[in-house]
Amino acid sequence: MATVLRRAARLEFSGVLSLFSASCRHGRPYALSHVAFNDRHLSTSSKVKVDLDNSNGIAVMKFDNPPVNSMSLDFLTEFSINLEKLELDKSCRGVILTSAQPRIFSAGLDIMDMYGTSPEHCGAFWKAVQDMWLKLYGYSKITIAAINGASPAGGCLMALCCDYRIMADDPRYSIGLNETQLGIVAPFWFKDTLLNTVGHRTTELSLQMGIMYHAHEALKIGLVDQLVPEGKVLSTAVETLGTWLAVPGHAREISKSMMRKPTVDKLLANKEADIKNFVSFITKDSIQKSLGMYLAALKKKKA
Ligand SMILES: CCC/C=C/C(=O)SCCNC(=O)CCNC(=O)[C@H](O)C(C)(C)COP(=O)([O-])OP(=O)([O-])OC[C@H]1O[C@@H](n2cnc3c(N)ncnc32)[C@H](O)[C@@H]1OP(=O)([O-])[O-]
Repeated sequence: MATVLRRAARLEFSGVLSLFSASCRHGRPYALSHVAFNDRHLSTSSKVKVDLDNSNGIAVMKFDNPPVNSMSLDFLTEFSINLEKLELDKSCRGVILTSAQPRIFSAGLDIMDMYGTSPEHCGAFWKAVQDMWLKLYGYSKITIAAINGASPAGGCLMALCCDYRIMADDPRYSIGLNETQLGIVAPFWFKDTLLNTVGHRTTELSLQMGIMYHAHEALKIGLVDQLVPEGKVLSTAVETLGTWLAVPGHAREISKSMMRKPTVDKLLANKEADIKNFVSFITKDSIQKSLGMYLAALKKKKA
């Protein structure tokens, strides 16, 4: 028992440390927050709030990165550290992802981390995206996405990584991998995550056209599993997690791994090449121009 605990502590330390150093290397100091999960309380993390209820073992991770919960390098680093801590915490049995921001689950990857930044920064950023995906898609514990707002691109990816998706039944909210609309391409592991959820034909249409699906369409194609009124998204997620917890944990966990491991292994075997591909693609003048135009269109829409 003591050996297992020591090993867990070492793993936690090394995993967290590698994330920590990745963040610091590129000139954006990241202050590790103190997150203790002994009692029910909020973590002191700034961009991701964690609340673990020890009475039922359910942790709620709320994205809190205004204005749109974009996934910056700092956000991704903080998210992965917290997720890893919860995985090592025996009192945590399942995790719900949701947003603390009104109307937005997450606007996806932070475009500012990919626009006008150095190749080194793009590489560190992409590694953080990979690490988030590897941790979340391969997570041993139960994960539920409580999608309480818009969820484009990386936001959709995060939701897709969860075991179950509950979305607010609101025509204002949409979800999808819209990368082509920005002139960029979702990498093979984004594609695989969608493919494993909605099948080949829908993925083909979805990726080529960069379709954002309204909540009802998302339910119809199986991109989300359930729609509920916005006020009930979180409570339904807690209830649903309770049902999942009734299944013998080891059997569920092995079944999940059996379904997902080949997809995870594919990225693990190609991590470095995938970073190189991303950096050479995203730093191309033509791609930078597309991103610039997309950002300008976002601003124009606002004006
Ligand atoms: C190969 C790579 C794979 C890529 C994967 C991705 O995830 S790519 C990502 C694909 N993601 C998308 O295509 C989503 C694009 N975003 C949207 O569609 C909308 O912002 C919204 C529906 C999320 C919220 O609508 P709303 O009317 O509530 O809000 P608003 O529109 O007024 O924005 C407020 C401020 O936030 C800014 N900002 C927004 N998103 C991002 C971002 N991702 N990043 C950085 N900044 C972003 C926006 O410019 C504005 O800044 P300003 O002018 O204040 O300096």
